[in-house]
Amino acid sequence: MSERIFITGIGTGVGKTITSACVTEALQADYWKPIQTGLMEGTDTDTVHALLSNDVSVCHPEAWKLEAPASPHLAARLENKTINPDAIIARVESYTPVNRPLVIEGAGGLLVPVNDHYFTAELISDLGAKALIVAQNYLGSINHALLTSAMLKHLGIPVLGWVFTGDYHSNEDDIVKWSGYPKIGRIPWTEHVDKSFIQQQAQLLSASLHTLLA
Ligand SMILES: Nc1ncnc2c1ncn2[C@@H]1O[C@H](COP(=O)(O)OP(=O)(O)OP(=O)(O)O)[C@@H](O)[C@H]1O
Ligand SMILES: C[C@H](N)[C@H](N)CCCCCC(=O)O
Ligand SMILES: [Mg+2]
Repeated sequence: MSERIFITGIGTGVGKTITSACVTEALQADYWKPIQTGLMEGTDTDTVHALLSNDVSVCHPEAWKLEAPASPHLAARLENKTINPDAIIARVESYTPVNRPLVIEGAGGLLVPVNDHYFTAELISDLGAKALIVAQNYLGSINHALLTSAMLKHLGIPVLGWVFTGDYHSNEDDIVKWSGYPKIGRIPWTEHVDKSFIQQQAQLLSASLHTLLA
């Protein structure tokens, strides 16, 4: 089976979508955001699609598109709906290419609820994916990162490693040391997030991604 890479993060707004675009471009993978919450500012799928340069990657349609920029369980409740993870799991087989990876982006961080008794971490396992953790560099990121890695270990979820976002900070080295997970790379802050930036960062991440997936 082709690899499924679930892009999770130490929180929301940490750079998962930009990282998803870089990883998708680097691997000529397909991309899927099963649950999109918040539609006012566009969707992550549209963002990734606009940032890709290769003509192989397919961006698959979301299973859920919810209006409120909130946790999936709450955004669904506000529309009198309940997200059924089975409907998401049922699609993953057909969305996974035969000989290329599928990049799956989560909503927010690892313990974001999908409904009132099912969390994003469970979805990673049920989708048969390995986790790639996005950690933005900020004061406080050590705690958020190590809580995330501790929970992934506790649940026995396989982890590819860390992608850090933002300017270099020694937190990266401490997080790698204390988590035991490898650093895949770092995506620096840029004035212009455009196709050429994604292509450049994809090239920089490519070697370690291919090594870890070999
Ligand atoms: N390397 C970067 N340089 C400049 N801006 C960035 C970079 N990475 C992310 N951003 C910006 O920061 C914001 C949050 O990034 P992003 O959308 O990737 O977060 P996210 O973790 O995917 O959030 P969500 O949980 O909503 O999916 C976006 O406006 C994005 O354009
Ligand atoms: C709306 C936002 N951009 C994300 N799509 C969803 C973030 C959910 C965070 C839930 C939480 O951890 O409190
Ligand atoms: Mg995103």
